[in-house]
Amino acid sequence: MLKIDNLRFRYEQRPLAIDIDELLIEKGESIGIIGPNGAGKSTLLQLLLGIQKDYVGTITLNDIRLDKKTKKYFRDHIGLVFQNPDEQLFMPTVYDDVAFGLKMKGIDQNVIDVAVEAVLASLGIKELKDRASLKLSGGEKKRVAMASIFVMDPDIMVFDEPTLALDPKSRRRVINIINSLEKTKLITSHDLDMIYETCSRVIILYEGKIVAQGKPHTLLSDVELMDKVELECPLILKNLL
Ligand SMILES: Nc1ncnc2c1ncn2[C@@H]1O[C@H](COP(=O)(O)OP(=O)(O)OP(=O)(O)O)[C@@H](O)[C@H]1O
Repeated sequence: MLKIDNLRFRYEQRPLAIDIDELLIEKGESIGIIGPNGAGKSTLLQLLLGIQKDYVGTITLNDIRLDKKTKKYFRDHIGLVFQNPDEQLFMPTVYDDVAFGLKMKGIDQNVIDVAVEAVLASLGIKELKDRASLKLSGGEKKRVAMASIFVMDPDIMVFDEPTLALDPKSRRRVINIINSLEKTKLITSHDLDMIYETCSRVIILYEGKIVAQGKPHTLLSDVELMDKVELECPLILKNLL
């Protein structure tokens, strides 16, 4: 579904931020992209969405190669839930934020109303519909930001640090939402317990390169590997080791 070949990217004169020979993501996979600070996770997501240009190599989605002309296709098919919901929510109310993308597509108002109601209900935030998005709690904002992307029904859902700064209950809710979503998913996070619970495959990025990939249990319980890439085994596995 999504394919990366010989992808190299650097910021100005800096060393390569992304240096990936090959990455294949199949439909329906849930991929955790992990690595220490500065490993290249955010840069990789930006490349997939056509936000960063001037790279070498190819990125293809459903056999369509990313370039200037196909950038819109990528943005239509890949939905990114930002790390910081304040960067995603900008309309006066929750309804307006969630309806925004569909309105831009010129969808009929009645259809939009039904879709917004349905997505808010599925995320358990129906009662927030008329509230001001930016006056919600962090956990509520996160779910509204998710709603604004889910309503567009993209093929691939990308979550950048979905559990960052959430209390245990909100974090659990987000994990359940991610797990109930039957989509191809890419998730970057330092919350490796969440990655363990939500992903079918984990990719470790280190200095821009994929240094390991495999089943979450195998990779995340490998103490030596985790130490080498400056990460720690998730608590849930540490307790089992
Ligand atoms: N706008 C920028 N200009 C120059 N260098 C940048 C820029 N953004 C990131 N970098 C550098 O690119 C490398 C990869 O950064 P990136 O933000 O992709 O890492 P990350 O894995 O997402 O890190 P974190 O876990 O801290 O969010 C780092 O060396 C970083 O310093």
